[in-house]
Amino acid sequence: MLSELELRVLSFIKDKGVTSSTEISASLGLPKSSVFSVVYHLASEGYVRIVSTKKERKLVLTEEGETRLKAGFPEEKLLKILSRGPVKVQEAKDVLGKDFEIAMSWAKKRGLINIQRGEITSLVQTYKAPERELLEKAKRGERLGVDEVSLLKGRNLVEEKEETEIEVEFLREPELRSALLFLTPELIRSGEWRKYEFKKFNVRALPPYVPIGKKHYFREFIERAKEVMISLGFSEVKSDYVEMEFYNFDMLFQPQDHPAREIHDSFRVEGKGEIKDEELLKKVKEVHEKWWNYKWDQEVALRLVMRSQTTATTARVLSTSPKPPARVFTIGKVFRPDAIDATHLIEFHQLDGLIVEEDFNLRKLLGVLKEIFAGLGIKEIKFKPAYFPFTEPSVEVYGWIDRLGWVEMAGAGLLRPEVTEPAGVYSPAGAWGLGLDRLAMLFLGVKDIRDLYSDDIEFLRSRKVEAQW
Ligand SMILES: N[C@@H](Cc1ccccc1)C(=O)O
Repeated sequence: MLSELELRVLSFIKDKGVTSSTEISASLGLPKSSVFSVVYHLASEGYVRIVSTKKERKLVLTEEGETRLKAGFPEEKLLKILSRGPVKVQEAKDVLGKDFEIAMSWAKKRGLINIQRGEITSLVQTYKAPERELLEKAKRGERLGVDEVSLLKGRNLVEEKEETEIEVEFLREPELRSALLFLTPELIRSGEWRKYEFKKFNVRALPPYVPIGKKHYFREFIERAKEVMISLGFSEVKSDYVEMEFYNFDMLFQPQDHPAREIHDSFRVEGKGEIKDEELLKKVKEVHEKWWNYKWDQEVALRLVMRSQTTATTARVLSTSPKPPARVFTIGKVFRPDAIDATHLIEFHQLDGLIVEEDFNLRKLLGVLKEIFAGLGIKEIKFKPAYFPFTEPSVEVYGWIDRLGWVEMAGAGLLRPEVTEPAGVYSPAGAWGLGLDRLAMLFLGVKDIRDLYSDDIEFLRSRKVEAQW
């Protein structure tokens, strides 16, 4: 079957009987190269015959020729200006710019103007440059006389180029069979189907891929963790990434010479914070000096760091002396210097929680943790005694993951009175901190932690939306 373009060319050749590649190209507005390929194809299929192929020297319009044809010749422009009456030489110069000299020389040569006392007068009514028609002819591929060619060449409007020219003759009509999309009982019964070609279908072609908007998969995971906490009766709290050492460390009973406060363990930020609660500062100072036995420095406490644990948010909640019963949680980024690789980043997410209740105890805390982990999809957990400066007793929480076994997932414990009492909290309080990134990696089947933060749109689109976990 012939393409639309081939049919167009064939019908042109049919109208002409015999024609040339130049004529086809000019009349149908096709580049020569496509005319050749179409004509050769038509010939090979027997619709046309190539009568002759010759190399010919052809006139082609130069760039200047093309623009003059479109925008007008300088002398035409000059005469147009003069059509409203005589004009001063300088004025014509101003209007015509660099075209002025050419315009004047051709207008004089052709006896179109008269110059007297610095004024130009037109001697004709209207003027159309004869070059215009010649250029149009040249463009259509028509022959020009020797003088005509030299005129155009002299004005740099055309140049000669060697071109292949084919002469082609019409032979036969194209078949008017169109492709059949549907085969109906009528077509089969009448035998009509024989007249058609069948439209071919590629049954292996994939349907168009339409990406739909969806949340970043790690964000989705974090939001589900929030839902779990809210369903257990916790309220969400938040605090800033840039934190005073006071909340990140001091209030959590981490002494100022504790290695975790060294620069290698948290990112220092220039500047310092401010704490108005003198009473709180005094009590924290007392408790540090009494139990850790060193000179507590308020300036150190007011230094800024990128928070290294979301327990800093818990400390901020405590500093407001929450009345029991209180259940709060926070989910957010924390920052720790580290060498980045497939399992370590310098920023990651923690979920910290705090419960303040009159008769709270470790057993209850472990029960709550069991519920939280069940909500997150970890059915089996176990606890191991551990140490944190701010809790006593302290535990590490391990969760069971098929194929991996027991994986450490969280730290928890009852907050020490050294932490709660300076803040005016006298009821028992449980707290925990849970790393979300590793959990997310396990659930989402992510091998490289950096993929959790990927902004590669193709990768993100390839992630399945998790219906449940
Ligand atoms: N903040 C601790 C975890 C923790 C929080 C609260 C209580 C006990 C432990 C950590 O980042 O490792």
